[in-house]
Amino acid sequence: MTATNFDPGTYETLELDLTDGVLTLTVNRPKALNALSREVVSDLWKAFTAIQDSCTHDAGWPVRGVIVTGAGGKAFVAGADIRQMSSMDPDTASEYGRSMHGVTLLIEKLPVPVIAAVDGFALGGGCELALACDFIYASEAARFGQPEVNLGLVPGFGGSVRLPQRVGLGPARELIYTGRQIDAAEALRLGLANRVLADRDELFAAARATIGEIAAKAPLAVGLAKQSIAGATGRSTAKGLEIEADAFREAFTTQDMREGTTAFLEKRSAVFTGK
Ligand SMILES: CCCCCCCCCCCCC/C=C/C(=O)SCCNC(=O)CCNC(=O)[C@H](O)C(C)(C)COP(=O)(O)OP(=O)(O)OC[C@H]1O[C@@H](n2cnc3c(N)ncnc32)[C@H](O)[C@@H]1OP(=O)(O)O
Repeated sequence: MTATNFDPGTYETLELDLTDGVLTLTVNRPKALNALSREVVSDLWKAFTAIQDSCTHDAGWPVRGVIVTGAGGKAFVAGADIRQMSSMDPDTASEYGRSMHGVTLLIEKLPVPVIAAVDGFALGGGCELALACDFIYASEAARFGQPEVNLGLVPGFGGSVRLPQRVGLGPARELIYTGRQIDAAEALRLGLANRVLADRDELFAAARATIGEIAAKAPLAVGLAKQSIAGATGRSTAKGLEIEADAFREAFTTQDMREGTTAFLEKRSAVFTGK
């Protein structure tokens, strides 16, 4: 794993900043309100693959959490790229949809927390990108929606699955059928947003603080817990318990589990190494 994977210049459409274990990934197309062009989707795949590859003991776990956000101060991401979609045939659109499905599944597989810091519009594919993240933190200026029906489209980056999981079938149906936008307060009420902060500075401070809090825990355990929840979501209780049992067993194979339990009994703080 080399640092060049996170060098800002590596990605045409993204800005990356790795500071104190927090990787801030900014979709950088402010003139198009950070719309998810095919180039952005390809860069997101490359960036999240690099993050995935860095999450090992040998690589030193340089990334302990990711903040996803948008540039320009007006939008998180205003959706898939309407200009590009307007000329797509169904097969190209399908490939576009599937490529973004891959990005969202990769985000859910990452063994570190990914926080969507939403300041401004998170619409359509932008809301779906946020839904693939572990937590959605919103500024008071945030607005969410799945307005695809206004374009003769449907959610295509995972919203049909993840929005009902996050807010429930009733509110998800209403948002998708009406295409309406909701503000940060409503998003919090529905459980779409985990937290609402006054402005962009407080939004990022809260996201960094949460990542810092989680970074003090055993990294493999956090990753196993994330994997367990993702695997069990939407499955039967029996299947979910099987997935949890496998993760629980795997935790017992880690040095961090020995360290964590021993440190408790010796009444000292644990020193986790991610092994
Ligand atoms: C097994 C899988 C198979 C899948 C098979 C299915 C195929 C699926 C493929 C596709 C899946 C896609 C899934 C997601 C779909 C979507 O996201 S659809 C788009 C949803 N988003 C929207 O509808 C929002 C569109 N934007 C707006 O409504 C407004 O821009 C705004 C956010 C309300 C802001 O308005 P305003 O302040 O007036 O600014 P504007 O002038 O409108 O915008 C400024 C410039 O930004 C450009 N822009 C905005 N949004 C987009 C966008 N989504 N795409 C491209 N460009 C966008 C806008 O055009 C302006 O540009 P200029 O005119 O050049 O200045």
